[in-house]
Amino acid sequence: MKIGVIGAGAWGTALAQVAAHGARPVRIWARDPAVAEAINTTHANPLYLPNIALSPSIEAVSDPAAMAEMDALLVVTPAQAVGAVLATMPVGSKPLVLCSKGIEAGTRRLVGEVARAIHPGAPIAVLSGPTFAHEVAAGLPTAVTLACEEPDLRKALSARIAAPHFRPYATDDVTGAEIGGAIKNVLAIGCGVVEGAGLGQNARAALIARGFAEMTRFGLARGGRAETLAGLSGLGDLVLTCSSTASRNFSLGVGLGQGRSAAELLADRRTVAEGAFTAPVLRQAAAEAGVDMPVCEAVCRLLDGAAVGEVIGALLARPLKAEGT
Ligand SMILES: NC(=O)c1ccc[n+]([C@@H]2O[C@H](COP(=O)([O-])OP(=O)(O)OC[C@H]3O[C@@H](n4cnc5c(N)ncnc54)[C@H](O)[C@@H]3O)[C@@H](O)[C@H]2O)c1
Ligand SMILES: O=P(O)(O)OC[C@H](O)CO
Repeated sequence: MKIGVIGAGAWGTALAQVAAHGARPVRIWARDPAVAEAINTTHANPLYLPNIALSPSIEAVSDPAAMAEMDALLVVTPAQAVGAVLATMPVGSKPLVLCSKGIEAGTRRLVGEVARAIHPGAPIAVLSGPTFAHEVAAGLPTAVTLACEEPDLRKALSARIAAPHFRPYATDDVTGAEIGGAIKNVLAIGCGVVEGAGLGQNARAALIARGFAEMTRFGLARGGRAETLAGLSGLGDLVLTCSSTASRNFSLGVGLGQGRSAAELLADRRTVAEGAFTAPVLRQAAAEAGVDMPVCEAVCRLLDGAAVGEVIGALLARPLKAEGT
């Protein structure tokens, strides 16, 4: 199976490195020709994945037509760009493995739903889990969820993507796998705020647990399964992203907690902090589904510029309730 990777940011490049394990050929599409040039000539992507020597069997291109020869495509652009990028790609009936984490603004569609609408003939899979790109690219042990409804394709993709340090766990719950990855980014911003404002470790653990309850409520309402939400793509990724300044979402939250504005913090970045885009869409989607998500709502308010003390105070002052609700 010839693997193509769409998107040459940190995660696309790390996944290309995994797929190139054993010197297998992999083709990666970069929007920026300079990134493609760097990968081909220096076997490195200094802009998005510095200090990692890439396999020479990774070939970079910047013409979408060059992806036509691939057997399966990993989609790894920022979530808000998936629709526009996929519309330019020669997909046909090639499987699309969605690796981006988010919900599309305006339509409130998960990335898999965006892909299905543009390429209805392409089977869909989702790869998601606790995966800092620089660790995966450095060959550190990592496990992910690989979701696909078609058993034969699920098996084939798992076998092709697995490597000695990279272990996929299979499921047919595509929706559940997508929702965990999208929502954990919003919750990670909240945990970063707790860190930045010096609110303590107890508060961070409480936010992870109550945030997981929100993720589960929303995931079940959208048709995901509880076991998936409690797995690598849900709870696993939530714990990782809510615990480390290596997370772009967590570090955005740290800045907010220190009193800086979202606009100022986002203007400083080349790389994507998906939670900032997902939060307002999630707020709308939760209202539409009738799901109560007070922690995610608090993150929206903080991104909109509300004061940390006021937002945390309001969260704590809500009427007392039973834990399972
Ligand atoms: N970095 C990680 O550790 C990691 C791990 C798992 C999943 N993800 C997810 O993968 C996706 C990509 O993240 P990343 O870390 O590779 O991002 P990144 O910020 O490192 O790189 C983004 C890439 O997308 C390109 N890009 C930006 N805007 C674009 C547009 N409008 N159209 C086309 N291309 C565009 C950039 O040129 C760049 O190549 C995100 O949804 C992220 O949540 C990231
Ligand atoms: O740096 P972040 O916050 O985008 O997180 C990266 C990955 O999604 C972690 O699994």
